[in-house]
Amino acid sequence: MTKQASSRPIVWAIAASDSGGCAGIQADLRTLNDLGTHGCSVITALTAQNTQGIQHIQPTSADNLSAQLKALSADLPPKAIKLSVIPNTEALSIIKDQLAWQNSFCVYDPVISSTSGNALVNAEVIDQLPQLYPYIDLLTPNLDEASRLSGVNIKHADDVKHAAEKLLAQGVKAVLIKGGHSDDEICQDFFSYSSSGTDGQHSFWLTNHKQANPNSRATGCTLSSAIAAFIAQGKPLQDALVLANAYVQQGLRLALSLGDDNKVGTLANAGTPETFADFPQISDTAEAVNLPAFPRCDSLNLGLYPVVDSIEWLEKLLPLGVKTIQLRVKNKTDAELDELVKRASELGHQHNARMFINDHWQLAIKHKAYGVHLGQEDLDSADLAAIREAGVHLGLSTHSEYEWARAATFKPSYLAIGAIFPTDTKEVIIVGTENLHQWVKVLSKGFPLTAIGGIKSHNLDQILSSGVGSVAVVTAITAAEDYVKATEELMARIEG
Ligand SMILES: Cc1ncc(COP(=O)(O)OP(=O)(O)O)c(N)n1
Ligand SMILES: Cc1ncsc1CCOP(=O)(O)O
Ligand SMILES: [Mg+2]
Repeated sequence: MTKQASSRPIVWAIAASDSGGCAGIQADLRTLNDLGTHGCSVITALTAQNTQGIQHIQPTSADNLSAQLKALSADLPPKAIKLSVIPNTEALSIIKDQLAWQNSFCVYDPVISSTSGNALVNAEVIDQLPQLYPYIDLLTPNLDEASRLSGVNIKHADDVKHAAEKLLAQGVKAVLIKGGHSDDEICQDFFSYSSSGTDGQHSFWLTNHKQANPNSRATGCTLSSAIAAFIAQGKPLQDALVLANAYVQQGLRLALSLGDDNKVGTLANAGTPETFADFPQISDTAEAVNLPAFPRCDSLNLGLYPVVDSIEWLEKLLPLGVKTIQLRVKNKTDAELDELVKRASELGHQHNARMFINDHWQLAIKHKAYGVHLGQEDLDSADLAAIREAGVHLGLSTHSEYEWARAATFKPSYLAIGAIFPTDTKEVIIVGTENLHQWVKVLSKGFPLTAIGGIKSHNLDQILSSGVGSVAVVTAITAAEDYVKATEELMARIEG
């Protein structure tokens, strides 16, 4: 193994060769390499094809298929597997045995026929596919495949959900139905997973603006390979789905035709996505997209952002010139909270500061606070439309690609990213500086961003070098020996 290969997580693509170099194993290996993994290939069939269609298919012999899998098992074990064309029942049986033994994450793109309409899999295989499902972590059918495999005639969003339920009931752990519900403007994928019967199923829609680019060969291969690559890099499934979706959108946006005579081309492989417009909207229902925006903050750079738990702290910090601040109080009675939020809102207006209230959005509306700050779990319970209609600004906490894509769908006034570092202030998920730097690249043109969690004077430069326009702190100020000095120093460095 080369030095370069050993530093990259290994992903196997078990798929058919496309001699035209557009889709199949060729697209898989391009994607896996582009996303920093080492792609191994297990070729299930050789196709002779070009941009017009498939002229010949030769399934790999059972001996050779087994030998490829054996060779890789011996010294190139995978972190994840991408599976697609299974040409016959012999191949199905060999692959099933391998997956049962392998126990690596497996995404299966159940390709039945090529984009040009040629059958790649025989009918017997399709009937026997459910045998494979217990070993499949994610199934990624398009609409036709989902209909065929679930038996549901898909016409509406509800049919898509029904088809997903049927496929989950057959044993796959999760399903992503592509193009699940679409009109002229948008296209939507539907994701659903079964969490072993403990808390039922969880699902969401991923929505993108429809792109007219005809050079769209290999979208399915690229998506499933990209999901496998992000999983192999250690991303949780929901984040891998969001990143892979954006990777495909980016590839489609940048896709060129093949040569001068405008033959239909294949997606571009353009690296980890960094353009916000390529990312999907994430919503619980197919309809909850393209929402109106929350009020915009007057600047993309919200500066030093102290998060404090008393009126006394607000009164100490606002006169120092702090322009963004949060009242975060827990465990108070309703009467106490009402009084605290009222006073905080007044202080915010007096000092012309952006005064955010944590959690208590009803009181923030009642007392006309500048804004509210909510966590991810609040997105399920708070009346966001009421907050927006009251003209109250909204900040949302995020810890992952899935969370910020979901939060961004509500078009909030700012996004908070954290915890960047470990902190004693609360139990947190650690995001780290690498993610912060990457996410700021994607999000900073569209939203004011603030970084939070364990940020102190000594590690501030690691935060500021990301380009984030605001830093939120608790103990860097409240536990400082001299809070005035600490606040002034932080303000100067963040806003200077
Ligand atoms: C600026 C900022 N970012 C994140 C948080 C955390 O908010 P939340 O997720 O609602 O958790 P609690 O603060 O309620 O524990 C925040 N408060 N401020
Ligand atoms: C409220 C909150 N949310 C994420 S981290 C955090 C606490 C930040 O406190 P500190 O600045 O003391 O680490
Ligand atoms: Mg909260």
